[in-house]
Amino acid sequence: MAGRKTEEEVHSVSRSSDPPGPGEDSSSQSSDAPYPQDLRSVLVTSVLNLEELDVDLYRGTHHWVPHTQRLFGGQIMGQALVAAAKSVSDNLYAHSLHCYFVRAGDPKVPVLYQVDRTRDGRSFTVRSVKAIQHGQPILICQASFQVLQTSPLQHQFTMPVVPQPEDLLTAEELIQRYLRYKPDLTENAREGLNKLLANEVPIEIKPVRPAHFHRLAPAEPKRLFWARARGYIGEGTMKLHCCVAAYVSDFALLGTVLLPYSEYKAYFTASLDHAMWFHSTFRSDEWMLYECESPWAGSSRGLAQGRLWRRDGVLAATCSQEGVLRVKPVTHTSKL
Ligand SMILES: CCCCCC/C=C\CCCCCCCC(=O)SCCNC(=O)CCNC(=O)[C@H](O)C(C)(C)COP(=O)(O)OP(=O)(O)OC[C@H]1O[C@@H](n2cnc3c(N)ncnc32)[C@H](O)[C@@H]1OP(=O)(O)O
Repeated sequence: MAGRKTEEEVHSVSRSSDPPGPGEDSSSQSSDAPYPQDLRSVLVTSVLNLEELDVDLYRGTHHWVPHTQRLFGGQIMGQALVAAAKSVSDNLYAHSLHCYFVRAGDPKVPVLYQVDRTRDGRSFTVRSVKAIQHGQPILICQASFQVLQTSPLQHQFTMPVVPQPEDLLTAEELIQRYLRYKPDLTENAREGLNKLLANEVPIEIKPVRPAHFHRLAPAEPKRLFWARARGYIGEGTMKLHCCVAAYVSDFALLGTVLLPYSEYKAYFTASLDHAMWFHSTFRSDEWMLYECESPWAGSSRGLAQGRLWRRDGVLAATCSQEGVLRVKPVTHTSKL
């Protein structure tokens, strides 16, 4: 444990690209943002832009759906946090959420989000959100918000030293290379990878160690990615960046469990629950290092934990997720 930070460093870093605080004007803070403002992320224009149907009742639609044809857990969590955040005042910051994915989400219909105002306190405010499809919950989520408070108790781990994102290839580039240099891939595998490339995943990923990305050999269940939203998020408050981070955090976490088992392939994986704690301000459209590790697997389940680091070494968020993973041995089919 190391890296003592001042309260000021952890909560309000004075870079011009920082998201504005609640109620602040955001129009002047994007001069050195990585994306021009007119390239707004689909996460802001569509996915996290919920339609208000009634008091504390919202409707969310889908953008990217994984090959499993069940709704992406990160999307449901991000939308649930948007719904919760709409019912709390501007001076409150999201500090944690706890979710259970109780049913598979159906990509053919929208999702309704029903917010229960569980408690409003002096420091902390709690909301419960139910995501509903076909009259039944698919996700139950508790989100907690806090007013900004200072404390002499402050510490964080130290961010791992890794190559910078500018020196690494994107997941798409790695997949393209893999397709080029692996002519013996089965048609099925080739088709699956091409589908992944064709889908417009609204986040960008740069694996720090590409060998881990491809799972070619057994490895320790630890991996690192640079990740950010694709497109400009800048406008809006810190709450919006937390919703985007919730979306991003579900993308690559559970796969970490599979790293020691390259001789098995998963035929069913799904996140069962996901918890997240937000520690400091950050911009979800700037590169953040996602440090993922899995301390345990057993009983067809695996536990994965993640830390999202701001590029300047500030710990932005911590996640924990358990998922169900059903696997079968990889069969090497000869093309002869
Ligand atoms: C270009 C960039 C590329 C980058 C590279 C990355 C690549 C891809 C990234 C994709 C990442 C996306 C994935 C991220 C994770 C997710 O989003 S997962 C989605 C969110 N989570 C969920 O949807 C889970 C929702 N919850 C559930 O579905 C249920 O709670 C549950 C299925 C987990 C509960 O299971 P259970 O109680 O067993 O329910 P049942 O309805 O009874 O059974 C469901 C099916 O499982 C089969 N089954 C049950 N038990 C067993 C068993 N012991 N063995 C084998 N099979 C079992 C059961 O038969 C059902 O099967 P069918 O549906 O009938 O086929």
